Amino acid sequence: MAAEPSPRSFQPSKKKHNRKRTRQDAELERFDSLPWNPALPDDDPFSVVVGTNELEGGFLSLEEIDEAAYGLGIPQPGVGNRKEKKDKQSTKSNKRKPSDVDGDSGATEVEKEMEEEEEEAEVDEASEKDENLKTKKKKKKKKKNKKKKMENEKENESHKGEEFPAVRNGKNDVEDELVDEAEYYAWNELRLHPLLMKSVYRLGFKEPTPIQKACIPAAAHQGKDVIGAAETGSGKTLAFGLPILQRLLEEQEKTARMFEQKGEEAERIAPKGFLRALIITPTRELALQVTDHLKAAANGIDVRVVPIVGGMSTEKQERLLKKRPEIVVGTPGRLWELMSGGEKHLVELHSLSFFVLDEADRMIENGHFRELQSIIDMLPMANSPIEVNSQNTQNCATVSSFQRKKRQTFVFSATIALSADFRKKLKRGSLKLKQSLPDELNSIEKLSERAGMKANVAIIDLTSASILPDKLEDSFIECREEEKDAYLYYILRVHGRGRTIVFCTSIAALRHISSLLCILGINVWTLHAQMQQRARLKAMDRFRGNEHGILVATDVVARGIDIPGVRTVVHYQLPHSAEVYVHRSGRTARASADGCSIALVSANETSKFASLCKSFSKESFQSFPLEHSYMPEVLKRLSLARQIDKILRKDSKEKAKKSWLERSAESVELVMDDYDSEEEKVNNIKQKKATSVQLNKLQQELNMLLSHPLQPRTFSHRYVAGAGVSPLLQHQFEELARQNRPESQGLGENKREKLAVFGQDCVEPLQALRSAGHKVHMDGKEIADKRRNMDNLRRKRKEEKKRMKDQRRKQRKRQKMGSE
Ligand SMILES: Nc1ncnc2c1ncn2[C@@H]1O[C@H](COP(=O)(O)OP(=O)(O)OP(=O)(O)O)[C@@H](O)[C@H]1O
Repeated sequence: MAAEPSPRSFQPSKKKHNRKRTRQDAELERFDSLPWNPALPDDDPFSVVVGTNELEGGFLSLEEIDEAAYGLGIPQPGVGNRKEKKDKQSTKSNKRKPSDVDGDSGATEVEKEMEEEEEEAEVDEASEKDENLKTKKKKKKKKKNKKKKMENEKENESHKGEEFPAVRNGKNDVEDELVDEAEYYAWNELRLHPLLMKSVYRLGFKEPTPIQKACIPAAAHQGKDVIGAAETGSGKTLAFGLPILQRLLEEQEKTARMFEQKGEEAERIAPKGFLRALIITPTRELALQVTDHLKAAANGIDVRVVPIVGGMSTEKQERLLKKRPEIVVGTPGRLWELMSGGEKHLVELHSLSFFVLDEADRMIENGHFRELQSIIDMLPMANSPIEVNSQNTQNCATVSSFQRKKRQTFVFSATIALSADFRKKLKRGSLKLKQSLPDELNSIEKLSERAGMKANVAIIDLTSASILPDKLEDSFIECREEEKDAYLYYILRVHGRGRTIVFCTSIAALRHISSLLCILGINVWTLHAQMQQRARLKAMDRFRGNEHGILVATDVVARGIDIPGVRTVVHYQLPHSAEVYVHRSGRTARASADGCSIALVSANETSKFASLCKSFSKESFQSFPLEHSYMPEVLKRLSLARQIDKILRKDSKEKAKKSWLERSAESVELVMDDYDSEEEKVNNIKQKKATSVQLNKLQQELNMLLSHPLQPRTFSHRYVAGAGVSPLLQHQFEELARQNRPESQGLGENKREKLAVFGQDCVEPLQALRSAGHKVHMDGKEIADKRRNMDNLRRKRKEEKKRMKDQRRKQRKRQKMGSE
């Protein structure tokens, strides 16, 4: 493996690089020879040590960088300087899955950890059955570890002599790929460190997103705190991630320079190995994803990023922390568990330079995050007396006191602006940080202030009036509650293209639809908070791995989760708030891609939906186009599936009840008597047999239906023609005709085309919406009026009926009296 070049000041041992000299080497040497060794101004507020001139450092002011020297001068588009690269494909895959960048196998560190855990779990299971197998597996694992260790030692050997190898594990993909720097010229104005520019090339991000453009100068070059709001999928992770990496890189270089000048003494002045950035996210999956994303951006840089989340082995996470990573990304619960237990790396916070709250508005909801409050209280505050709990007391006190002043706080979310009058304050830039705080952190202002946010915070709100991404098509289907299953099945079968996430509010609903869909032969993965972490990660991985995969999930994946190729989001149940709707829908239409969201709205959810629409200042939503001729077939299948589901549920309930009884009896050492009479036993057996026969029959019937493609009732197996064909069918026909055009079979252009076989052909929901959806005015007042009118009408009819009835009764009575 070729070592990546490091900046000149690190003087890597060149002897070790005994591979062939290529054109890229010349290019990389150019990088090495760049004078990235800035003498910084005396008033630089971010030098590592205050009061000494020993360590100059901090941020480069924009004028200090000689663009030409870094090859960062804004080139004319198209006049790029081309570098050779071997494997273009890898850029694409990197872009798809940041974790791939990091390791050779594509698995993230966390996933590897999980695999290890899994291996251990397997070993445990095996031990019960076969002791030999256990020993074998252990030996295998030992061998694997030994091999790994040897490889690491080899690599370390090749890095000997590099005192501060800023570029470690030099998996230099960039040098092997074809980069047209001109294509990336939009990044130049952000003046990122050359190593970060390389990461950007590697990731294939041609230009910074608007939130990155706005945040990087403020956060990385002006050292400001930032409150950032931008639509879902707009690249907020790197908007705070790149400034963190930029500053850590700059400081590493200053330390290295100081080493050159001061030798060992430098270590005393600028101690290494402390936590520099703490990033907190509301969910485990998001923490793991942010870790992967930052690792991808930090690839080739000597910065370690470690996730600390619940549901995984605490011991293993403590081991990871022993390696003293610079960046920790975690969820509040596990972080606080370790911090309150005195975990050294997490409590020595005097060198903390960044505190980040991702999805900040989620953190303050319903007082969920008491732990967050406790974590924030652990942070050294600018005005509080210095508390030093480090061994290196004297030096850390110096660093610590300054670190507090310069710690930057970043608060990000797509929906900050939705909350109360926060948007107005953001727009006016008049967010006032209050001094006195009550106990609860129930507003972003309080949270930010408590975290030590400075008054000159940069407030960047790039959300549009609707908050929703521009390329998201929102639509809905109005239906009865019991029709939701049928419409969901219809969407997945007729439109199932690309990845789809189906959101449920309750776990019961999630279980209900996943079991129905499974019976109907649709493979889905499920994810909810009550699942074991290992199963959650597996579900996520498998969903990621299937380009037409379907994930049925609760709101645990609503926020932040970034899976490319999610084309459709279905709201099986409406969310409780507009924020959650934005985040759920934001799993599609990410990073300038398009996508669509379909809400299944039952009668009692209409006004809730109308008020949702109102929150987005959107008056019209699209009605999702339905091809009703599919419905009879859909309902037939669904009816069979429901019957099967009912039998299976009853059976599993009985089994669960029986095993519970047996377990309870066993626990109190009772022998269960069989009280059933002979007759009852025979009846039970008969009943079971009958159920099994019925189940088989239903299953066969369903299988028969499922073996044919789902087709509309009016469908002709032979000809594609006729008036009255709906846009959806028309689209499907055209697509199919195109697929079946027998160019390869040598048939002439003029030959009449007959389609003898009709396969299931899907039209993406988005295409269907664009070609046939129609806008529906969603005026909450109008809907409420309509409903009121309907209620009045119903009441009047009822009264009229009653009046008529009374009249008839009186008439009958009179007649009766008259006849008497
Ligand atoms: N400059 C860029 N150019 C192209 N793609 C980018 C760029 N920066 C980030 N991305 C990609 O955009 C996607 C979304 O990024 P990210 O997850 O950071 O969005 P987000 O704004 O945090 O979304 P959410 O609000 O849902 O959490 C990711 O796949 C990321 O790799």
